Amino acid sequence: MAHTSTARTGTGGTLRGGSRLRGLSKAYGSGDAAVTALDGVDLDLDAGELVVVLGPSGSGKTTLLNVLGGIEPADSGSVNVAGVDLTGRRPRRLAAFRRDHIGFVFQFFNLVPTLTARENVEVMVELTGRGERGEVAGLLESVGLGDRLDNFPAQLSGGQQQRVAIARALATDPDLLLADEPTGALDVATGKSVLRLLQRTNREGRGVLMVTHNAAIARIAHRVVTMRDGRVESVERNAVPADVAGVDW
Ligand SMILES: Nc1ncnc2c1ncn2[C@@H]1O[C@H](COP(=O)(O)OP(=O)(O)OP(=O)(O)O)[C@@H](O)[C@H]1O
Repeated sequence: MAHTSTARTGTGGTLRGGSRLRGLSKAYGSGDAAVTALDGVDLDLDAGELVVVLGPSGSGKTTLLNVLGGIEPADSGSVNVAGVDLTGRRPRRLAAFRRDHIGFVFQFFNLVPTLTARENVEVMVELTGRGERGEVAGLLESVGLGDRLDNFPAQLSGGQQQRVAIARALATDPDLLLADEPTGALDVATGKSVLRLLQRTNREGRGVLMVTHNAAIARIAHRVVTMRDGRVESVERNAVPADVAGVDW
């Protein structure tokens, strides 16, 4: 199901990534050892929306992101992401969904240390069959790394590594970019350069959902979701999402 947006402005392309979660629950372990990670989550993401998810440690933020991204299935509830019904999908079919619709950015970049910046992005194109090898250099240029194509991750700063990771996530042209603490390992200035890239990709029409502990970042979101004990505690809308330049922490 595609969801249209009523609130996005200034976008440069088709609005993408609209999603709907209903009654989502998930526990890890079983019996006495069971831990409830999600407990009846209802959430809509508008197409083209930038959503920030806040909440204390253990409140279910990463689990929510993992279910949205098809990394793991929910135990119950319905999951429709970027127009695809994932309800009840088995892991192999979740993999196909991830490949076709989702980009991931993680706190610690998760680059392959033995591959150069260019190769880290190319490998995604090769593994997924999406995107074009010939466009990889241009993509790295667009994140400010045109002169670092042949550097290995260890030869790059944290911010540069995260920009490689963003280029890698965008190489498959995902509908929805899911970012788990993307600035968590970076200093403020570097973190802001990463946020600028995420805001830019959102302004191109792509859905972006970012999990963070940093409440200051919430100002750039269209909507801010706060989780507690596996539930959505509140959803607030920013009337005018801030430009990254105006955010500090
Ligand atoms: N693979 C797992 N096995 C067992 N329990 C898990 C697993 N992953 C998460 N949990 C538990 O599920 C609950 C929610 O975890 P989750 O990682 O989603 O929270 P979070 O809000 O992202 O936390 P943090 O901010 O610390 O990253 C926690 O109680 C956590 O311990």
